[in-house]
Amino acid sequence: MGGLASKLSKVFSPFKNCPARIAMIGLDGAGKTTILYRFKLNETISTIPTIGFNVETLTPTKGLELTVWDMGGQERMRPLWRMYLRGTDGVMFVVDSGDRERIPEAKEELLRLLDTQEMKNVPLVVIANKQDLPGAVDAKDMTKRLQLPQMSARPWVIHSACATTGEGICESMESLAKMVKEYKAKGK
Ligand SMILES: Nc1nc2c(ncn2[C@@H]2O[C@H](COP(=O)(O)OP(=O)(O)OP(=O)(O)O)[C@@H](O)[C@H]2O)c(=O)[nH]1
Ligand SMILES: [Mg+2]
Repeated sequence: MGGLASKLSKVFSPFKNCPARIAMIGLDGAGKTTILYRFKLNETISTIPTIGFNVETLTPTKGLELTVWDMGGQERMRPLWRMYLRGTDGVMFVVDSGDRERIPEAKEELLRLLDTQEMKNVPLVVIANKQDLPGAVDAKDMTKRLQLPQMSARPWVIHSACATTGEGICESMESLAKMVKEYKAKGK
């Protein structure tokens, strides 16, 4: 935990007393809850499909309150995503890189979700998770498949990751922190 905490502490130090709200979204089974608790505990927990949401407040440094909303990705829960997006300072979109067949579905959900005036400039971090799986789509290919270059004004970045080993998770958080900082500095 020490390494992750100290890295995040550096990234978040400009955020003293500045809370940030993060929505973690993606299809069921993409690895959102695994990622959330990898952030929080720096270990791989055993998960069950999320019904509703998990919410965790992370305090990687004194004075910072980072509230992460991890929403259930099953189809029947997706209409709820939008309800929890109000006031969001950043979106983490998690995609299962090993499940090529469902990438178009993930793309549709992502585009639908972000296609509102309120979400227009909200920063986006895409996590191309499960890079350990054979035949996993890499970040470059995933960028094309999700049509990320068409995001126009929105700041976005993609990271490849493996939540079960923790690879790429800290980097994803660092990117998110930087982008959220810029977003808030602009007054949203
Ligand atoms: N191989 C592999 N499995 C992973 C990885 N990340 C998560 N998983 C597994 O994928 C399954 C689903 O993970 P969850 O974190 O529950 O997925 P979720 O996105 O929260 O799913 P919902 O709550 O249904 O939306 C679990 O069995 C995890 O252990 C990864 O990087 N590699
Ligand atoms: Mg979950």
